[in-house]
Amino acid sequence: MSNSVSYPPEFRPLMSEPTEPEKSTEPALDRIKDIDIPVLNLEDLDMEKLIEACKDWGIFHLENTGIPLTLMSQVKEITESVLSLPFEEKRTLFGVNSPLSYYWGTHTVSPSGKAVTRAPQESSGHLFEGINIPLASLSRLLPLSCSDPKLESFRVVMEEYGKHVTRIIVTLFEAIIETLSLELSGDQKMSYLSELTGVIRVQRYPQCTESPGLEAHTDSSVISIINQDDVGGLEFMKDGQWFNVKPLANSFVIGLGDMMQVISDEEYKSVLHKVGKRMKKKERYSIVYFVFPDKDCMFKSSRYKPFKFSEFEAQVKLDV
Ligand SMILES: O=C(O)CCC(=O)C(=O)O
Ligand SMILES: [Fe+2]
Repeated sequence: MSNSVSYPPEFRPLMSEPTEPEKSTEPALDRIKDIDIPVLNLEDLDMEKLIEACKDWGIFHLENTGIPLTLMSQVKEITESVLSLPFEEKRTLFGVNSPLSYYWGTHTVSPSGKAVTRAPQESSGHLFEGINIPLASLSRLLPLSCSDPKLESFRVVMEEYGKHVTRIIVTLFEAIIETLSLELSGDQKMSYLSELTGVIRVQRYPQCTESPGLEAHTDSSVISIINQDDVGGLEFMKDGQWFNVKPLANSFVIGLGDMMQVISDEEYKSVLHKVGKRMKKKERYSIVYFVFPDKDCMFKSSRYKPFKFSEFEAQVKLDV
């Protein structure tokens, strides 16, 4: 397979050859039910619909976000091109000396932006790889990227993308806070949505005969903004059942994270989600922006003992 060299060696025996587009006899997503999740319009937010989306679903599409379509194409293009670099090159480029980190196998979703990686053989064959991009590091990439035009484009495009997603999240978060009738000071709001701790994660799931994508989890973020490609495969749990999130062009998938559950005093719950079984269709890409609070941000709620975000983060790592 031509691009197999760009994948970790452990993946290669489990990957399938590129195939013709799938015949209708083969279910693309292994009989998980499709369901229409709410679609919110950022330009004209319907507050009632937003309440329903947060309360009953924890996951929804967001459209009309004002991101230029050209930027979306650039993000897709550069992500694909960087992830398609040879495996060893990615390890070197995004190794110990880089603010970015390359991971593969099963990662546990850790808020620090550092993924905990295990080899896929030990972990029931979850096949995916990705690069963590701490938002704060984007401007520090410059020295690294000078010698590599591809990395420089990656930095520039991701920085621009980061600005847009931050803008979108601020608007959305303010609206969610309004639905909860919470009065937050400007500082408090900003410490929930810290740009210092935000992480963009670009991920690739190989084409393979049959393998789980990413195991079921909730994100420890406040909000996650997922940009999944048209291959689909994102699934979430509602009322004890798994459902597919059908890709919707030119929109994002918004997922509520654990910290939103705390901020809202469990009025809104974080959404349990995973990437389902991959069939031998095509590679899948996703780009996720995790909004995390400041490390020192205090959480007080009637249902939890007061805690600092850094304490929660440490507990997540321990549980892992
Ligand atoms: O790849 C996706 O669509 C979702 C990834 C995800 O849930 C995560 O990285 O936390
Ligand atoms: Fe997630």
